[in-house]
Amino acid sequence: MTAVLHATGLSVVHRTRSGPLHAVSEIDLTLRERRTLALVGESGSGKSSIAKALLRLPPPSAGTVTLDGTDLATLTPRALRALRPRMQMVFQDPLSSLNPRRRVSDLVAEPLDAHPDPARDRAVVVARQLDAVGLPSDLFGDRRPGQLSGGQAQRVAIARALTAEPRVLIADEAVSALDVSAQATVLNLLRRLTEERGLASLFISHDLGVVRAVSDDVAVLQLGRLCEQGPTEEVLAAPAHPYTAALLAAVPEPGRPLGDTGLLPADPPSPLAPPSGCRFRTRCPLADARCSAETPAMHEVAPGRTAACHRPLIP
Ligand SMILES: Nc1ncnc2c1ncn2[C@@H]1O[C@H](COP(=O)(O)OP(=O)(O)OP(=O)(O)O)[C@@H](O)[C@H]1O
Repeated sequence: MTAVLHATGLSVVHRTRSGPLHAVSEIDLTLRERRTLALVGESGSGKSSIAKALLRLPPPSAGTVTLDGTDLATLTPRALRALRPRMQMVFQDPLSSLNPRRRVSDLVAEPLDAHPDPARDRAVVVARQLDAVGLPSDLFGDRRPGQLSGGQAQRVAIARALTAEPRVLIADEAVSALDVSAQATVLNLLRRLTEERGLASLFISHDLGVVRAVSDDVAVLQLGRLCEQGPTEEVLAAPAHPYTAALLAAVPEPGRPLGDTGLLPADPPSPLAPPSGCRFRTRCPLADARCSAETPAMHEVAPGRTAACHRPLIP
């Protein structure tokens, strides 16, 4: 599987009135062709900060990001602008990113209008992308965003991203605002397009249910640090990190009151003053003295699986 986007040592520090806020610390990630990596974590764990840093919007505070082997930090502003269409992002609220006055066909053509290519016929390109997301252009091309459901609007945003012929697709909470049936449609679509168009996809979510449905691999983020990575099915079947286990236990089940798991009892600590050692230790039922003294490093806990924990649940 070809590595398309590779991030090493990625860190993001936000300047705040209360001092530097370490939103993301020393993250390593690889996105591969035809694969979806899910990035999962609670609100405030740094998921969106990572997505923006990968796109250099703004650049990370430290670390390297390469796209097809090119270090993005070495590019001139012009070369970076030319490469940007290769990395597309789809957001939670499609209506906020679609101009309400434009027709669907014009919205989908936007990347081509920005970077005209005489070899690509506008109408053909638009029809192809709209077909790919299940919104035939003869039925939907003349509509405005206000005449679409939330799921249809998100599919238009995806069609527009496809027009740019991306290598990388980043979906940031892209189904969180949709109802369950629209969620299923968009998740199936993202899976299929990742395969058919050879995309390297990053799917950002706080919801392990949708992560299970869409991703091949999962990276679990806790207070700005990765704590576990591996194939989604294996990680969700038998998590190695107590934080992943707590997240899984917090997934609502029929008959169990929301939040009544007892496993994530407190809010996460402030990223302005993270705990010493393991950042999960103040909420971890297994924490011992070593967890406050030493920051656990990512290490292999099973073939193809890594975790940053002194007391992993996998022996
Ligand atoms: N521009 C900014 N300036 C200051 N702090 C920021 C900024 N953007 C994010 N943060 C802080 O960085 C941390 C990580 O935020 P981020 O939005 O990346 O997390 P997230 O996991 O995407 O959360 P959510 O799911 O709520 O969007 C949070 O503590 C947040 O308050």
